[in-house]
Amino acid sequence: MTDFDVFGVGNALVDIQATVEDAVLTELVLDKGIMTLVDDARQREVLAKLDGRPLNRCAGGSAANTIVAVAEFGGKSAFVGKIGNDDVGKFFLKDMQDLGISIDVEPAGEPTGTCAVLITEDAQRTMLTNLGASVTLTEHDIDEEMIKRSKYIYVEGYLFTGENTKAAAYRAMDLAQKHGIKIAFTASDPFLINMMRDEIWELITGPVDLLFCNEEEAKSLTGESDAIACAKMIHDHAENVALTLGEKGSIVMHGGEAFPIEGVQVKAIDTTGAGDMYAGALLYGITNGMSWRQAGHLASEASARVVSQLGARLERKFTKAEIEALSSLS
Ligand SMILES: Nc1ncnc2c1ncn2[C@@H]1O[C@H](COP(=O)(O)OP(=O)(O)O)[C@@H](O)[C@H]1O
Ligand SMILES: O=C(O)C[C@@H](O)[C@H](O)C(=O)COP(=O)(O)O
Repeated sequence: MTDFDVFGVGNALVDIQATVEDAVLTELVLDKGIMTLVDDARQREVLAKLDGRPLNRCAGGSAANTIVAVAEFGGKSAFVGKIGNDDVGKFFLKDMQDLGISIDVEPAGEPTGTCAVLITEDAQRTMLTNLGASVTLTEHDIDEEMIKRSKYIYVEGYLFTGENTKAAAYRAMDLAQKHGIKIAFTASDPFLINMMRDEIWELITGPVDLLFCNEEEAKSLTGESDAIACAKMIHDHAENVALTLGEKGSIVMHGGEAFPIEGVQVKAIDTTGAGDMYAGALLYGITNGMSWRQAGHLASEASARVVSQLGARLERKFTKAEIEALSSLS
């Protein structure tokens, strides 16, 4: 018997969102569409430039978004990540606890990490993350019992940007392997592939059972230019692959088969959290009796819905009837 469908390990962050023109990114010399790590001073400088614009605060963090998605579909999930002993941390914690997510963290002395998310008219999100307290996550925070009680663990690649957090990620994977628990891993961002291509390949050929990556990450990983070729090459080494292709949809690879999943047409407002939502819905599906193809369709519907609104967390949740309809697709 397991208690959790998915146990997530990641950076605990709160997003501060603003809508900006392209000129603001140019003026601030920001790389569009990716996540850049910044210190407190740089994040403050960027936020100061947004003076007068409405800023929206919402709980974020990549793996945390995924774990929230699992819970919102009705799955059972748990999370570990470090917050600070402040209002921002309490806000993050409450958001998860209200959804019944098991989270038991000792707050750190540092302020809770924040991510400034600048959304442009083309629905792209440019993220500046100040990791704050989340860097204090260590291998000692990983609870073996929680992992033992899960069907899957989900580890975000962003953890590999720090020594402590990377050790926590490895500890979680080691424990999952020890207890025969499946391991899902997200490549997180193209910059990580450039930073640690060989290490990611070691994970894919080693402990990882399910890899999530987007098109740019897959191309960078494999050196292939065609998405299907990328997916096949990764699947030669990983049991399962979910390769997302933005508005074009995704490819799910399982058991030697490729399941192309169509994208759902929506008016894109903000792509923040699209990949996170996709992963949450797919993980919910496969841990709750859906086939890989059905879970892929649920993931496509869910991520399109999150793209059609502001923020990484769904404003309009999926009803039981909607989930059942997608579960019965053949
Ligand atoms: N413009 C869009 N319209 C509809 N669905 C989208 C759109 N952008 C992304 N999605 C959905 O979100 C998933 C993840 O998006 P993608 O951009 O590939 O990942 P990431 O956000 O990790 O870069 C896609 O596979 C797709 O299902
Ligand atoms: O983890 C981060 O640095 C940013 C998160 O706070 C943000 O909510 C996020 O992960 C967005 O996800 P994505 O757009 O699916 O990459």
